[in-house]
Amino acid sequence: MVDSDVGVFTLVLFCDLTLWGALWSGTCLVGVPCSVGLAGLWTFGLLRWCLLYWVSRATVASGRERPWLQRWVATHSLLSPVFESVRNALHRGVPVTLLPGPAAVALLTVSSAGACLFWELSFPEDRADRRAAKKKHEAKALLMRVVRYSRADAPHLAVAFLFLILAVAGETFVPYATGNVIDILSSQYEYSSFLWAIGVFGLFSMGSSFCAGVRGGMFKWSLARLNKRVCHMLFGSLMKQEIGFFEETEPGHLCSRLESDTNKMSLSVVLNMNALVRSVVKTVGMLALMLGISWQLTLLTCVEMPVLALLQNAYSTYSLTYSQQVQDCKARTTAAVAAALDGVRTVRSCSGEATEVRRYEETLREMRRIQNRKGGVSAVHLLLRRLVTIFVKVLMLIYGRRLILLKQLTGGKLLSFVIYQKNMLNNMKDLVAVCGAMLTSVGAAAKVFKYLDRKPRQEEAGHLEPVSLEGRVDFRNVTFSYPSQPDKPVLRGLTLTLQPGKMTALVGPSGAGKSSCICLLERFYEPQEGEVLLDGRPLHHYSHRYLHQQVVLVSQDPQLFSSSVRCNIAYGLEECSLDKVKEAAVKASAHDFISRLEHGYDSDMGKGAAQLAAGERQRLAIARALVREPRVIILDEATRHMDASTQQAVQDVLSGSVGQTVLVVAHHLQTVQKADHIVYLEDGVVVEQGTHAQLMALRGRYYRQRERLFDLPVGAGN
Ligand SMILES: Nc1ncnc2c1ncn2[C@@H]1O[C@H](COP(=O)(O)OP(=O)(O)OP(=O)(O)O)[C@@H](O)[C@H]1O
Repeated sequence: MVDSDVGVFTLVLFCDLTLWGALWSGTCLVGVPCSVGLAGLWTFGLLRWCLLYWVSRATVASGRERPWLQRWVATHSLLSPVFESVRNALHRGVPVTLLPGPAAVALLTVSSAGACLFWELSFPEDRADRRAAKKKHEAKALLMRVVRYSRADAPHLAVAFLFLILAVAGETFVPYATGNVIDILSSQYEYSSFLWAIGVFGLFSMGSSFCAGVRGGMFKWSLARLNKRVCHMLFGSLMKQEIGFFEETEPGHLCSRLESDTNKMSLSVVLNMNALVRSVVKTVGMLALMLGISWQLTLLTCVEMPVLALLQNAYSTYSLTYSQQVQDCKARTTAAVAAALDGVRTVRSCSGEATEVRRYEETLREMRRIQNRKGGVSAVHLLLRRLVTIFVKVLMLIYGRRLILLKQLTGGKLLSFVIYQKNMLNNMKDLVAVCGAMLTSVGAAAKVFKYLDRKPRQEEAGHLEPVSLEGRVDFRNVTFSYPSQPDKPVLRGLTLTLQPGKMTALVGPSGAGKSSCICLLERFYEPQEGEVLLDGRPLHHYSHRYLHQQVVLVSQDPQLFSSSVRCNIAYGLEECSLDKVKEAAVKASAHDFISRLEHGYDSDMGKGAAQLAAGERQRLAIARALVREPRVIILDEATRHMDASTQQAVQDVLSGSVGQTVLVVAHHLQTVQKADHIVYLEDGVVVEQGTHAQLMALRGRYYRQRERLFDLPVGAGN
């Protein structure tokens, strides 16, 4: 029993050569005619296949499947019948020999081994490696999924593929037509045959160019459509994710998925399929024409391919690794740049410019290092490829000259063959490159699908949309920790109630958990224990749109988007008249400054509304909240940047709103004093609660901490 791959291969080959040797010497000695016809040759080939198959199964150690061996046995046994059948189809009446001579046997053996080697290297077998098998299976599934997404473009793709095949067929025939023209010129010149040959040449050249143009256009069109669909789906899926997801994932990383990976994924179907079909059609067509010109030269070409495939395979492995490294490095660079540009104010105020430039330079340096290494490997690969190609070309020309002397070939046909041979090699290279590119783009597709399939780690919103809402909020025994720090609870068994129509103020030292309460009420996160109820129903029972129309948050640094003032106020509402927008702006004391802007409510805010003062941005955010006519308003330091009189006016509007529940987090004693109820939090638990007067009378934590809480001189606020 043999166990190594080389041992098994040698054993089976040895058996085959022994069989051939015995039969060949037998026929030579006895003189039995070996011209048997195609049927005889095929029968012999099939019998040989069965015998070698049995040998390969019987002599090797059991328990190890070797699919490559079975593929080689089949190729090796049937190569001769296939070759003779093709030769017979091209040149009728050629005698079919049962047992080829030693030179032909050597050539056939090398060709079958070379072809199998090429196959195994291009499409490697998962040698009983379960993980690799699983990966391959997943890659196939991913590719099929990308293909499924292209279904909507099927008519465009069908037209594109039709023109592709026509273009390739025309292109393949051009060297043959060139050879014909040269033969006419070098033999007895006849004007009519020359004109005919030139006409055929021109027709195929122009026809294939036209078809190639149509094909290119259709593929680009399909690519753009698919890309748009995928980007749209991915962005939609990202927008549904819970807030914790955006804290865990860098924005630069997500932008890279949206920009570059979606594009690569679309390319995997459109351009790679294009290249694949093109290479396959071209290879088959050229092989048929090359065999028609000279089967000996074709076999010689077959020897070159596995060597080049071997080189290409080694190169692809390195290249893939370096490409991945470059991609990761690019993502890091983008993230670094985005962070620096987003936080440019912080960078400036901390004079961190030099640090940012240094950080950026480091990532650029790393990128250059990887690209240098990639360039080195590419140069060595190119050199080796060229050497092999030159060596085989010299052999081919020497042998071609011999065939011309034997009158088996013309000069024009040799030229056609040389052109085909070069194209064939390029084709093979393309084929291997396409397989590599497909795997890369499948990698990109995997990243895109990871986010596309991600289910938000949050209870799905319900459909509850009651016509009227009282506005009562209950935190019932809530325990909560942030996803990034699951072992550090920031709220611990917290219970509190926001009475409908009343203003409640949350106070407490920094880090007490005030903003965390707001996050839970906005459903940015889910509590691990307990629940938050709105009118006695858990928040997730309400529909997403309804909840965020009824419970609105105005934060200290509100986010404004680069669109008009009107759109910013009506943001998220499907229909909202200008009158309603203005009414809300008036209530928020924003109307005056908006009217002074050049285009009033149609003025564009630009990125982050940088031209507005912080207080003006807050007033716009308050208008955005008021236009929704919510039942619960959350003000998280929402009036901090306003001057005292505006602050007063806005707070009067907010606290005077009929029936609205208001939750305030503020560091202004005046604001807190006005609240109907004050809740004092410390370390995520309610320590004291009551009105300002009650808490002052209690002389507890609220009383003792008020200087720290409200930045007051000692004795003030009594
Ligand atoms: N996104 C987050 N991920 C992890 N931990 C967080 C996050 N946000 C806040 N924390 C932590 O949770 C705790 C409570 O923070 P929270 O912002 O709720 O306090 P706060 O009372 O609002 O403080 P401040 O008055 O300073 O805003 C703090 O220890 C804080 O570090």
